[in-house]
Amino acid sequence: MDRIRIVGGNRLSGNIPISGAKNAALPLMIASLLTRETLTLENVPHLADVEQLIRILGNHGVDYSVNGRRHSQTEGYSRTVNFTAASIVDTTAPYELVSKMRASFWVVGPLLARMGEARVSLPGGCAIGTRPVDLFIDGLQALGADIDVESGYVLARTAKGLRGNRYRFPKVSVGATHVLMMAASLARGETVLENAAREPEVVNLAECLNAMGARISGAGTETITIEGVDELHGASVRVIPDRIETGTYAMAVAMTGGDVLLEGARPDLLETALDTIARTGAEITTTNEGIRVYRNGAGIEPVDITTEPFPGFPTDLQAQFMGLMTMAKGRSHITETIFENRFMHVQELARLGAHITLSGQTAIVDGVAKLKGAPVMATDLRASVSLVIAGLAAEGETVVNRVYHLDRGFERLEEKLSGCGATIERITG
Ligand SMILES: CC(=O)N[C@H]1[C@@H](OP(=O)(O)OP(=O)(O)OC[C@H]2O[C@@H](n3ccc(=O)[nH]c3=O)[C@H](O)[C@@H]2O)O[C@H](CO)[C@@H](O)[C@@H]1O
Ligand SMILES: C=C(OP(=O)(O)O)C(=O)O
Repeated sequence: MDRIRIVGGNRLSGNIPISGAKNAALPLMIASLLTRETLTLENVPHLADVEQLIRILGNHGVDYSVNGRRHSQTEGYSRTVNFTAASIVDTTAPYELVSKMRASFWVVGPLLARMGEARVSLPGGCAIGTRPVDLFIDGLQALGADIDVESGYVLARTAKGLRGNRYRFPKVSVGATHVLMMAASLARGETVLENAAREPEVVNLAECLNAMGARISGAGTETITIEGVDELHGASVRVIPDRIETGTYAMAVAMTGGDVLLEGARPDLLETALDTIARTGAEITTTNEGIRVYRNGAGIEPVDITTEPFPGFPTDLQAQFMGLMTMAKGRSHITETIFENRFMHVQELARLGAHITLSGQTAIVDGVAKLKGAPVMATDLRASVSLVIAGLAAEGETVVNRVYHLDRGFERLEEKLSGCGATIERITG
């Protein structure tokens, strides 16, 4: 199993190209199930989750081809990929494929809307909480689907097609918003989704669906209106830059000190996080090329955060921010409100010498003057990268085990960081 070895202590300086967003690419790829024509997606990151979803879509009959890459970048960076679901050959998404990744469950929406049936295994994904699917079930039932859960599978059927309806999410859910938007695009009549997720990935999916002929308005606000259409067609759409990758590298620079341009990053996608990083003492400026993060040798100020749905501080940056706070000049409080079990990084950060205590949903972090490298391991994607960030600032050698988590969501992590002066390498085998 691959590991990442880091020798900490170097400041970061240079350019880091920001990849297409994993969490936008995945629902856009799934949208290809809604039409028999080709959906072309630009800026698709080269990640394990993308490859896994390609396998899942392939099982339903989706063909794909890769026809380009961003110029001036080496092979393997974000690509343009064509997806064609000329015919759906199988409406079952089996446990073996879906259990590896939460987002694969989302095929339930387009399969049901296009084929009138879907049989999808209950999902897996990062081990950060119980992650139920009740909102998907309620929402699809509101559109007229019959749903049973049997032997670990959700069976969704609609004899006469989906019907538009008004549905209020009892809780904000990114995935359920994606699925209902996709399903309602092919429903009869108008659907109004209230208390919808406002995340940029929802906006990117709405743009994609509209380019395919859907009639969606209000994405990015809490009320989304979808006028159903009979058919969707092919389109070409660009995946937005990854705001979580952007925030992660910004926090790395805030921690090690240095001066890095995050190329292609869009500040409007993560204003709360950038403001928070600025409050820790880093300078953040927007340039034509992206976002520049600069920090001199001055200490890191402690800042309290609470995770919230967009536009609040994202849960997917909570672990990385905790990494940064481990070396702040004082105490900070980090409160996680989205997932009930997203503190798996706490005990691993402690191996590097961090002082963190947990009190319910809040972590109390007492900053230390220095961290010392150690072998560590994490159980989810963002927790793993928080250990990388801390390792970059720690004295001596840190080895991060279970790198497959990182490979799910960070394109060429070690190459991007070593290009800015970090001592970081992958040890294979
Ligand atoms: C692939 C992808 O895009 N994953 C992101 C997506 O996950 P995902 O879409 O799974 O997250 P949700 O927004 O659905 O989850 C928010 C909360 O709602 C709960 N919930 C969700 C659905 C449901 O049927 N019932 C229910 O109770 C969840 O357990 C969680 O407590 O949004 C999360 C919140 O920004 C991010 O951390 C994930 O990185
Ligand atoms: C939690 C994440 O992914 P998933 O929803 O696929 O588990 C993530 O991207 O941080």
